[in-house]
Formats: sequence, C-alpha cells, structure tokens
Amino acid sequence: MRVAIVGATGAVGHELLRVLESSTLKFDELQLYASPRSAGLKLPFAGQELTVRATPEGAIDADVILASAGGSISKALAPAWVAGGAVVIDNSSAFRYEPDVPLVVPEVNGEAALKHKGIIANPNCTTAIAVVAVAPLHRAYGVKRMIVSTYQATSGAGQKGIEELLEGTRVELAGGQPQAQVFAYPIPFNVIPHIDAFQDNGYTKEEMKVVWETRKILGDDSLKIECTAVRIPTLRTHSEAITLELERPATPDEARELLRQAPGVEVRDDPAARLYPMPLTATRKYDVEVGRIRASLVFDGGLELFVAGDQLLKGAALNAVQIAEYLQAKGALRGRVSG
Ligand SMILES: NC(=O)C1=CN([C@@H]2O[C@H](COP(=O)(O)OP(=O)(O)OC[C@H]3O[C@@H](n4cnc5c(N)ncnc54)[C@H](OP(=O)(O)O)[C@@H]3O)[C@@H](O)[C@H]2O)C=CC1
Ligand SMILES: N[C@@H](CC(=O)OP(=O)(O)O)C(=O)O
Repeated sequence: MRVAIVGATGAVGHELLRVLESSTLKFDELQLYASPRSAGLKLPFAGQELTVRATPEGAIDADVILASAGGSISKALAPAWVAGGAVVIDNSSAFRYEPDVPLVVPEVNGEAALKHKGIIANPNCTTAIAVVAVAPLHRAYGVKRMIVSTYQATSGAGQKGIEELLEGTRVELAGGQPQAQVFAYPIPFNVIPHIDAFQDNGYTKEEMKVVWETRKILGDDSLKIECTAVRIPTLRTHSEAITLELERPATPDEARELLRQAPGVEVRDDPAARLYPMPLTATRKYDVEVGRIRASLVFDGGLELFVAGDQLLKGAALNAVQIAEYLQAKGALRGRVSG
C-alpha cells in the first residue's frame, strides 16, 4: 500500500505529513512530490527523513495520491494518475463540481466516497468546517435557509499567505508600508471582504463555493444559502457566523445536545465562563468548535451559531486522510499492507 503526497512542501502538504503520522491509515510507503525547485529537499516523517521528488508528467506508482498542489496541477495530471491505477483524493477545486466526482466530508456523506471513479474531491475549507456543524442540524430539523459570514485566516492562501501576514506585520510595526501580493490589500491590521474572484452576481467565488458545495455534500439542491467571505489577519483557522432558518423549530439547548453527540464537533458554549469558539483554541484541533448557540431573532425557531475550525486540518489535510481511512476501513482501496 503506497501513498503519495503531491504538493508535500505546501501549507496543506505539511499538515498531511503530520496527520499521516498519527493516522489509522495503514501503508508501507510514503512518496513526496512538489515542484522541480523542491526536488531533493528532505522532510521529516515519523522519525525519518523523506526526500521530495519533482512531480512527474505522467502516472505515479502509488495506490492513493493526496493531491495538494493546486487546481491546474490536478486538472493536468490527475487523469494520468487514475489511469495508472491510483485513487486520487484532491484538495483543489478542479473536480468538485463534476457530477461523477464525490465531494466528501466523511462524518456527513462518507458513503459517497465509495462511488468514486478514481477521483474524490475534498471540499473547500470554509464549506467543510460549516457542514460538520450544520449537517446534524439539517438532518434533525431541516435547514431551509443558511446565511454565513466568514473570518478566514491567511494560511487559506497557502504558505505565501502566512508569509505576507508575518512580513507585513514586521514592516508595519517598524513604521513601514506593508506590501500586498497575495491579498488584494495589505492584510496586517485590516479585514478584506474579498476572497477569490468576483463573479457576475457580485459574490466572490469563495462565497459561491460555500453555496455550491454545501448543497452537493448535503445532497439538497433546494437549500437557500448565501455567504460573505472575509480575510482577517490571523495565521490559521477559519471562523464562521452561521444563521439557520429551520423547517422544524429547535431550541439552543436541543441544538447543543445534538451537536455534543455529533462526530467532529466540540461544543464550546458557555458564555458566562467566556467559553466560545476561537482560532486561539481551535488551531491544531481535529474537531470543529461550535458555540454561541442562540435563538435567531430573525427566523422563528431558527438558530445562530459561531464555529471555528482549523482549515488546514478539517478543511484540507485531515479530511483528505479521513477519506482514505474510510475507504480502507470499507476494503475499498486497492493497495494491501505488506507483511
Ligand atoms: N490552504 C488552505 O487552507 C487550503 C488549501 N486547499 C487547496 O490545497 C491546495 C494546496 O494549497 P496550499 O498547501 O495552501 O498551497 P501552497 O502554496 O502552500 O503549496 C503549494 C504546493 O504545490 C506545489 N507545487 C506548486 N507548483 C507545482 C508544480 N508545478 N508541480 C508540482 N507541485 C507544485 C508546491 O511545491 P513547491 O514548494 O516546490 O513550490 C507546494 O508543495 C490548493 O489547491 C488549495 O486550493 C484546500 C483547502 C484549504
Ligand atoms: N478557501 C481558501 C482557499 C482555498 O484553498 O480554497 P479552495 O480549496 O476552494 O480553492 C481560503 O481561505 O483562501
């Protein structure tokens, strides 16, 4: 059983290595790939050092490929990887909207992964974090409308996003003028309501991904959803304020109780004790923190909640590895562990 990471040197790739170290996925070999400029680099994994190779143009001799090198690489190379016999779990948005490509969050729709034809898409990070909290409420009470406002960390834009925040903050504190290359404006001490490209309807692509992908994962095209996606000057973990109109009314206590039983969720909700979700506490955590659960003042019987989830983990690396674990547990991976 051979696993490959394509994009091993990136923000998500780095987390894939860490998640695989403690994963239940059984494998004999881990291969690391990135761009030619990283070839020869050594990365630590489980007490060893693995050498990064330049990503080849064609097939990769692996059973599972965790692709994390961006949409254009996935689009160009994933068909060859599948033709070579690998199952591709793709972190990019390249295949998410193709009808025969499952879009999977294992706690929510793991069984969809079993229907793959070689490629399984990992959702957009903001969407993955939201659906972990919203899916149990949708099943129990039927979500009719969902309004999301996000507070997204700079690492959502990859390693370069992290560096732009750190370097810009140093420059600003030294009295200089921070530069913006990754983001539309300097990010230190700012918030920017612009993530990904603006669409004809005035929403950004990041905002529309939340609409398209939540519907696909929950299997409900009738869901009315809108989102405002905002970049904030934090390093990692995306937070979201979510308003839900429900078919059947729910009280905050009922929702809290339900979410306490939900996989992948940590209810962190005791305002009197100043307990609520935050990047400070949710970073490097596998569970998505959910709190500030209260009755909506706008939708009778509806709910208002706040979530914080490490988007490099549940929004990317962790979710991808969980999909592989799910497939292996179901006997749906070709590779066999030797010995
Ligand atoms: N950051 C996040 O929160 C999330 C990211 N994603 C998606 O995951 C993917 C990776 O994102 P992220 O880790 O943030 O990005 P980074 O920019 O941090 O990393 C990109 C990775 O891709 C590699 N790469 C770049 N060009 C090539 C090439 N020509 N051939 C092979 N490898 C190449 C880089 O290698 P090198 O170091 O050699 O340049 C690096 O390993 C993207 O599709 C992104 O949309 C999904 C969910 C969340
Ligand atoms: N949503 C990420 C960007 C990203 O990687 O998204 P996607 O995987 O949908 O391209 C952000 O915070 O910027």
